[in-house]
Amino acid sequence: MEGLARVFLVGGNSKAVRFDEQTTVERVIQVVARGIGISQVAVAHFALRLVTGPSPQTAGSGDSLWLHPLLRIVQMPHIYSKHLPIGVSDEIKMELRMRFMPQSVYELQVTDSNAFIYLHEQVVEEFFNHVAWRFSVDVALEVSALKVCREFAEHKREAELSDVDLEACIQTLIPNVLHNPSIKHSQLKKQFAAFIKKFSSTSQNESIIRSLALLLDVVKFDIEVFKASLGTGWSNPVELVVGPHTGLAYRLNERCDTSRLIELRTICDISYRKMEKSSEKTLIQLKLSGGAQPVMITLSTEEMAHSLAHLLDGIERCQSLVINGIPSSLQKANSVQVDNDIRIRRELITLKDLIGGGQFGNVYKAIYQNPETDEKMTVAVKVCKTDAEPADTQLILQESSLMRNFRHAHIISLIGVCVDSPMWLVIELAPFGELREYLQQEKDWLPNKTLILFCSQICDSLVYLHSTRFVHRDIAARNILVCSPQCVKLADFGLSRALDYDAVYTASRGKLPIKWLAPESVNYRQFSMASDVWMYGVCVWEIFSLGIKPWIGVSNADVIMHIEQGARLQCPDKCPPSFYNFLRNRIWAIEPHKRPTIDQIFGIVCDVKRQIDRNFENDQIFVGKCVNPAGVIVAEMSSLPSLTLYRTMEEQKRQAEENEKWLENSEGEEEEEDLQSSEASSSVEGLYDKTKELRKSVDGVCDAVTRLQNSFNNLTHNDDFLHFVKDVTSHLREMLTFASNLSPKTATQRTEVDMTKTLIANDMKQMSRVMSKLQTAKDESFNSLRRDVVRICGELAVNCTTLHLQLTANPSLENQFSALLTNC
Ligand SMILES: Nc1ncnc2c1ncn2[C@@H]1O[C@H](COP(=O)(O)OP(=O)(O)OP(=O)(O)O)[C@@H](O)[C@H]1O
Repeated sequence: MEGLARVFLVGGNSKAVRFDEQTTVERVIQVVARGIGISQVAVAHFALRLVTGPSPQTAGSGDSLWLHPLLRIVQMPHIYSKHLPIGVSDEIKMELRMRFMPQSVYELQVTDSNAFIYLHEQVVEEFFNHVAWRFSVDVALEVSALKVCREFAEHKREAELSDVDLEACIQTLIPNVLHNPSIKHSQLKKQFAAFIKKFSSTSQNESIIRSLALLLDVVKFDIEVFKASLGTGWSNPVELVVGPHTGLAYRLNERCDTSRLIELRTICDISYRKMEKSSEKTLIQLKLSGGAQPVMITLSTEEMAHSLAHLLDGIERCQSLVINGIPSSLQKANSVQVDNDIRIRRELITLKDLIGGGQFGNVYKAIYQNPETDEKMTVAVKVCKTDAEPADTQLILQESSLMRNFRHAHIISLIGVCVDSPMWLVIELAPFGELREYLQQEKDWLPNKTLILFCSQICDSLVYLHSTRFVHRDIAARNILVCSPQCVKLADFGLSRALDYDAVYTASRGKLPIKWLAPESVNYRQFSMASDVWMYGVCVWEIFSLGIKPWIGVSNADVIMHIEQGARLQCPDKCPPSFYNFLRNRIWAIEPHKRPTIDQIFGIVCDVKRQIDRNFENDQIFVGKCVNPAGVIVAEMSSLPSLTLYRTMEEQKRQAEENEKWLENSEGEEEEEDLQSSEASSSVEGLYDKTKELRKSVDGVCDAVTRLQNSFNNLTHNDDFLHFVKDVTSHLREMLTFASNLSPKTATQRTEVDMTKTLIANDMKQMSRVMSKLQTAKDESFNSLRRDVVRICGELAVNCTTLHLQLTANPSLENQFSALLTNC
């Protein structure tokens, strides 16, 4: 049997796809997505949903009928008969949507611009169809203006942008705004015109990024929310929140904080079944790796359960695509989707000498003959091992697609890729090899002028990288290559990630170069531009130490302890003392937000370089103040003062020992750890007392919050209000001390505990911000700020209760949730 399926794209266009008995949903997605220029790797983010009416609709996730990738199209009329109008089997209608969101939209922009643009159009469409009129008029106007300017630039119309009929634009894009009686029409038009003027020369990419950033806040397109109940039955109703960053999380309602339930990568099986014949309620069971108890969730309908399972499975598959390897379809086809402009024919390359071997294969010197100019050039070729794991192939591919986008005098450039197995990465040759070896070999003659030149070149490359929102995550002399005695270049992008400016990337697995890492990267596996800055400092230290490795003779386990106690690498003999002090006091500041930005550092390094070039003696060299305004790097999550509250010396030691283990263990190891550790064998009574103390202190926080909530109204005298708030914070302080006495038993628990601690730290930070605003608040904002304080205290109580559950005994998950919910 053959038939025709119609797939609607964002923007209303559609594609017809012929199907036979065997055609699956997955196949249709592939055909349509590839047809609109989406690469095979990005296809994994897409899904199809059934159109149940005469025209495509963009309903909320709960109501959508998402189609299982292995479902055959011919089965659909039968399975979905009750949703489809009669006679619809002649032509099945579906919509192609990006459902499984990427970790970072900026990374998507770099790796697949078509998929990135598709996502943007989808989000904008959703916004205009369903959300725009409910939200701030400013956002609606700004997004509309960006859209108008983009379309205007795209079509290169003859007319002037100023001639655009503003009224008509507003009518078409946000008609509901016009019916809002509280908004003055003339004011609206004026504001819209101002936005049009502002964005008239904004580039397409910038415009898309700006509009996505605005919409992320409003549409929250990176998460989906499901009404559900934890456990079997409907006794613990919550909102489940699912997304690539949140994992599977829950909250009591939209105003409450979200707590992570599980990380998606720990799910090894998803199944669901209707609970009773007479009811629509459906129970979903998630089996977890490491023998952890399965998680049970009840949903109100089978479709909802299917939708949740589809989402969890899809996001997990996308993430394992990056972490674990390429999908099976890709493994079979021995050519990987790579843009044609970087493909190189293998016969144009002649391999010569072996330069060295890396994790993924050998690197050779080679000759590449440019087919257009016939010119021959010496290059380096990274040959991917033939028996390489798909994960390795994927990492190399990832590295190549990142390198392709970087064009900088001090970043090794990618020339091309031979994609058939074994994959070859053709890169610019650095004839003098790795910087660390070079420094060691040439140490007898290398002057300070050259050392500071290298420091400035690396800094320059990082300024560029950070300006494109990338963090390198592995800055070290071993990853810098020497192209000439006067030129070094940054290489090895295997660990790089695209980040939003303020974002912190949390690495989930893999070996880490502990001695180069910032404390937050070691302790919490957080990477940001600020952690790159710390690593740059270590790399500068390596340069002035002429290739000596940092912390030689100190175990990985002790390094972090020394750093947290205030120790730092010693001043190398060749380093100007003032410059070393800058490293020590600023670049190696424990708190990420206190470190200077890479641009600020660049200013300082250039200044020091000028002085060295003018033959100033080391002790005459002066390091000025950072000139740029501080901080694009605000690593909110790693506000260490509050986090260090939890980290007693013993715990630091334990953590450090585990860091040692990370380095020794291979990737992808199972999370479950030996419960027979020294901690587990500590006195049961002692543990019981600690648990009791914690329980009491959490109750103390909850009671204090209840007193605050009960006593508060707009007329509460401020002295009374402050008294109740102080009561909450002092109980909180006590609770934190008790919490630091207890350590999680398994890696999974530790992740959850860390998350909750971070949430508490954030709550505390928010609270102190609001309290300080309150001191100078005027009448109108005074009570709204006080209400914010009460709200934050409520969230703190929920998070403290969660922390208590995570840190104490390990009853079944269900009991934990019911206890949690009763407590709240
Ligand atoms: N473009 C290049 N020019 C000259 N030598 C290079 C070049 N790229 C890599 N090398 C050298 O080849 C060797 C292997 O490099 P490769 O990048 O594969 O591995 P690595 O840096 O040791 O570690 P990893 O496998 O983790 O990336 C290293 O000695 C490196 O210095």
